[in-house]
Amino acid sequence: MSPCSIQTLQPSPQHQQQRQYVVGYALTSKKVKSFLQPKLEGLARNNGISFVPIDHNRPLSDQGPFDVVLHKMTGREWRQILEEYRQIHPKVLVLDPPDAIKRLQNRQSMLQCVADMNLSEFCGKVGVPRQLVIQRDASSIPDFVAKAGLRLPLVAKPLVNDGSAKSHELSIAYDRFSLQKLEPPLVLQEFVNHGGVLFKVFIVGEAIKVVRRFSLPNVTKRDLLSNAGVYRFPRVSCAAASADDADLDPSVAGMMFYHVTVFEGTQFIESFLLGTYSKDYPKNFVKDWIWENAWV
Ligand SMILES: Nc1ncnc2c1ncn2[C@@H]1O[C@H](COP(=O)(O)OP(=O)(O)OP(=O)(O)O)[C@@H](O)[C@H]1O
Ligand SMILES: O=P(O)(O)O[C@H]1[C@H](O)[C@@H](O)[C@H](OP(=O)(O)O)[C@@H](OP(=O)(O)O)[C@H]1O
Repeated sequence: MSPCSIQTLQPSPQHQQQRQYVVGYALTSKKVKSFLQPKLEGLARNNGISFVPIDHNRPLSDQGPFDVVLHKMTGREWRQILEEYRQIHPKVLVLDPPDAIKRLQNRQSMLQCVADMNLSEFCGKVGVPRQLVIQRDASSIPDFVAKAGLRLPLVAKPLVNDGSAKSHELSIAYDRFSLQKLEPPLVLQEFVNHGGVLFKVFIVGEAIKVVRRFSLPNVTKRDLLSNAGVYRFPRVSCAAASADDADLDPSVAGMMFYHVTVFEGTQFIESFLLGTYSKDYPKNFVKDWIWENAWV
């Protein structure tokens, strides 16, 4: 070993004092691949945070000690293990405790809080698409849809949102007959034209990041006349569909400003101005646009 490398092994005084945190994680292999990337682990290590896999073959309380438990698992048995663990270890921060995220694992209940906010008066721009839950029996879907008066085309999403690849799949049914080809349990929503772009908002504590993604394009009257059947989309608006650098129609690029200001206030705007804003707009214009249009 060279003197140089010996030197680098000496922890700095600052390093010696750094509090160490252990994060026990229970993640699917899909999530480990996408989330626990070497860059994140390196960054965490430099900040005194280490990630340790939870062994499902051993009692959770025998493992650790953990400062944080990070999980993205579902199922009754796992829920029970976690709840018991929380009772015995109240000081351990369990991220996403099962009871708290229950409503997000069902696409019907997840939107209920938006509906409850009753924001339809905000120029009618904040709302939930008209939707219907189908629990079983695909052959009855056309009748249910007719009774509910839902307008085609319809977007079909799996009712359960458990983080599996399957739960992110989405279908569009253009005609009444093809509705029978869908697989319940699912949520059927009226298609809402939104300019083919989606804004994803990531919030961790004080940190906010907004990204733009290409989404499903608007459905025109012509599409309705010429399209039939069910179209399946495994992953709409995934990271590969980034529209951050795209020159978007200003009316679409500006849409976000209204929504974010209604919900999050100035902090959000600042983040938006610093981060993802339309290249077509000078910053001051964007700021003025927000002040003039958002709090009317
Ligand atoms: N009713 C709808 N009308 C038109 N487009 C829709 C509708 N619902 C969803 N989309 C589009 O489909 C995509 C995925 O919708 P989904 O409801 O699965 O979102 P999500 O669960 O928040 O996505 P993610 O799986 O990335 O977390 C988005 O791009 C969205 O714009
Ligand atoms: O690629 P972005 O835009 O970040 O979309 C994410 C979704 O918003 C998350 O819901 C996915 O996580 P889950 O599959 O655990 O729900 C997440 O799944 P992943 O962590 O397996 O990639 C992503 O698909």
